[in-house]
Amino acid sequence: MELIKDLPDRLLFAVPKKGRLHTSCLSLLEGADIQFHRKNRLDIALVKNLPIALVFLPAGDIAKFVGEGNVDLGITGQDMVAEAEAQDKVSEILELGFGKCRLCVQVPVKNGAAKVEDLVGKRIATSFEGISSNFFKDIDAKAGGDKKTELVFVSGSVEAACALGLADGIVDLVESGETMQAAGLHDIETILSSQAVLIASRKPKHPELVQTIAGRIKGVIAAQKYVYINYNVERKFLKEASHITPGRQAPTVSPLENPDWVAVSSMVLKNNVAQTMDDLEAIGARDILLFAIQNCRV
Ligand SMILES: Nc1ncnc2c1ncn2[C@@H]1O[C@H](COP(=O)(O)OP(=O)(O)OP(=O)(O)O)[C@@H](O)[C@H]1O
Ligand SMILES: O=P(O)(O)OC[C@H]1O[C@H](OP(=O)(O)OP(=O)(O)O)[C@H](O)[C@@H]1O
Repeated sequence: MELIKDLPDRLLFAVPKKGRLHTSCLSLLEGADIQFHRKNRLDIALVKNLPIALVFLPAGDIAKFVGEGNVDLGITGQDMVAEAEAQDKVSEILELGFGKCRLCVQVPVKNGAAKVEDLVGKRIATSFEGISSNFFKDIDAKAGGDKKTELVFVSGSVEAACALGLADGIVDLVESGETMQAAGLHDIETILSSQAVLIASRKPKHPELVQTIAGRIKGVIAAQKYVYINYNVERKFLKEASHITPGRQAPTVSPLENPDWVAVSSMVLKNNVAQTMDDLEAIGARDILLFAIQNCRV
């Protein structure tokens, strides 16, 4: 980290050095045209085309570095921001749409607790010590007695804890549920839902550059979320068509040689596009064309 002291003119941007968020972060950087070359095993990479240095850190440490103002920008999970108790110290600029998961209380399917209240006074294994401790403090207090739920810290493979006799339940992340099911567990409560986020320091050293990077990343995310649709429709159905494809501001309507018809183009949400095309066909729209958006600013 000596190198950081030699980089006062560059904005520092922390990205997960490995794990679940790493690859998606690299695609996002590529989409935002942040060009860098990372030397083997070096955790700092200078960006060639912007005054930025990327710092590759464990996802779990990024919220702390951004919150303390050591780096201006970072990408990590909302779960990690909560675990670092950094919600008030960082600005969440943008949800990135990947790394979606839930932090859940899980117990053995066979003879496990039916609800979280039944875990009061028992042992819970987790790597989310802060969040779990706050959660079970509340549950213990509501139970009213003097029994305290015991937290056992484990750094990984948390799902093995119950089978190994270390704990009666666990708190860990669930996405597809495969890991949980394979370990003979099921979830009885969701503590929080999470996804990857772009976060910024509350007092960035390079505020203008923070805006530039945030704008670029917003563009990449919007481009992934939307597609561009173009179609012809009878002018008398323009109101219905505008209702189906309202666009972000309004649809673009262009005249055609045939005065009874217009051409319409608009950005539409990708995840609903088949329904949108069905609805357009139903009002007689023709020549419906769909285009991928490579990048955009919205
Ligand atoms: N199964 C999953 N599906 C989606 N997102 C996940 C999943 N597991 C973790 N994440 C997200 O990715 C973040 C980093 O998780 P990961 O397990 O990669 O962390 P890590 O402990 O730093 O990496 P490693 O396990 O390689 O040491 C989590 O905080 C969470 O936001
Ligand atoms: O519901 P699923 O889709 O099965 O995902 C959940 C698993 O993913 C994460 O671990 P990861 O695989 O990243 O490994 P780790 O235990 O080393 O963190 C998490 O800790 C769970 O174990």
